[in-house]
Amino acid sequence: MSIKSISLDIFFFCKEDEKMIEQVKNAKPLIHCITNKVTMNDCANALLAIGGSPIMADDEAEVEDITSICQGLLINIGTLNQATIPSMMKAGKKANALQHPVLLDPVGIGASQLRYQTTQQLLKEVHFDVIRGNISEMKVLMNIQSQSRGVDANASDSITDENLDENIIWLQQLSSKTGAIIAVSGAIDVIVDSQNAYIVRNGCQEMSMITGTGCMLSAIMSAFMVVHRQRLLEACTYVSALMGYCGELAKNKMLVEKLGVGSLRVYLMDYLSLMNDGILKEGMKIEKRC
Ligand SMILES: Nc1ncnc2c1ncn2[C@@H]1O[C@H](COP(=O)(O)OP(=O)(O)OP(=O)(O)O)[C@@H](O)[C@H]1O
Ligand SMILES: Cc1ncsc1CCO
Ligand SMILES: [Mg+2]
Repeated sequence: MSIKSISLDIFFFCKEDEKMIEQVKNAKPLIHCITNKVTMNDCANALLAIGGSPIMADDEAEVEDITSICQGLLINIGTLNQATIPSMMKAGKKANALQHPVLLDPVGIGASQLRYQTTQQLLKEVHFDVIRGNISEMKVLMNIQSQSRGVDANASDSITDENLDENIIWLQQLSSKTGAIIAVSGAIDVIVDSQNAYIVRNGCQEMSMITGTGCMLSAIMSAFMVVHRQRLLEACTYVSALMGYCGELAKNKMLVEKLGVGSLRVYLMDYLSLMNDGILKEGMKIEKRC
């Protein structure tokens, strides 16, 4: 089968999609985050920077209440433990019952049996609207051999222009199997449902030199998932471009100032808060696969 790519600018999306960021800022969705201890603060700040509203809560005794007052749920398994696993199950089921959208970030799913089994259980008991992770995590989800390196993707798994078509095929199968949109991050981001595929070429390698850029991407995607539920695939694609473009701008500023990755982290947050639909339109590199 031959797959062609068309470069897109925002006008190929429907008119509504031109204001995706503005609409999130107007709606200010409250997101219940059950997330890891490493990047929890970055996720809260990234959500605020883009116009969402975070609440971090993972005690089993309160997660149903918290999910009930929120509009969306993020489950990130980065530092899952015996206390938070039941919280994830409860919150996920509650969100499903309330018809709130739910996003799963299967951080390091290949690193331990606990992560793998918990994710399988979550997928059985909870419907996820979006699954966002790196390519090695997606391979483990699909039971494809992967040498994942803890929470980071393994370079040998990377999506390249040469293997893009074959990767899209199984990622779409994963989407069919789970009923979720699959958003894979890396040098090339790929966002698919069972029928369609988008590619995003924004971002820079330096983004993987600070922890949590993927976690922040998932957190921001959760806010867009709430506001743009009818255009979920496009919204996830747009967020991938948004995050990547902010990374590029942050890298440029870091280089101009001859500084290092500590500044990259700060500038990334700056650009997230300064980003709007007009600026993103100029910098996004989105292609539709057809
Ligand atoms: N080599 C690269 N070139 C361009 N962009 C990249 C590259 N590596 C990562 N990115 C970007 O960095 C962000 C995070 O992606 P990554 O795949 O590193 O997530 P992750 O492994 O889940 O991160 P973490 O778990 O540390 O939060 C995405 O926006 C992605 O596009
Ligand atoms: C480094 C790390 N370890 C568990 S979660 C996390 C954050 C990046 O996913
Ligand atoms: Mg990750």
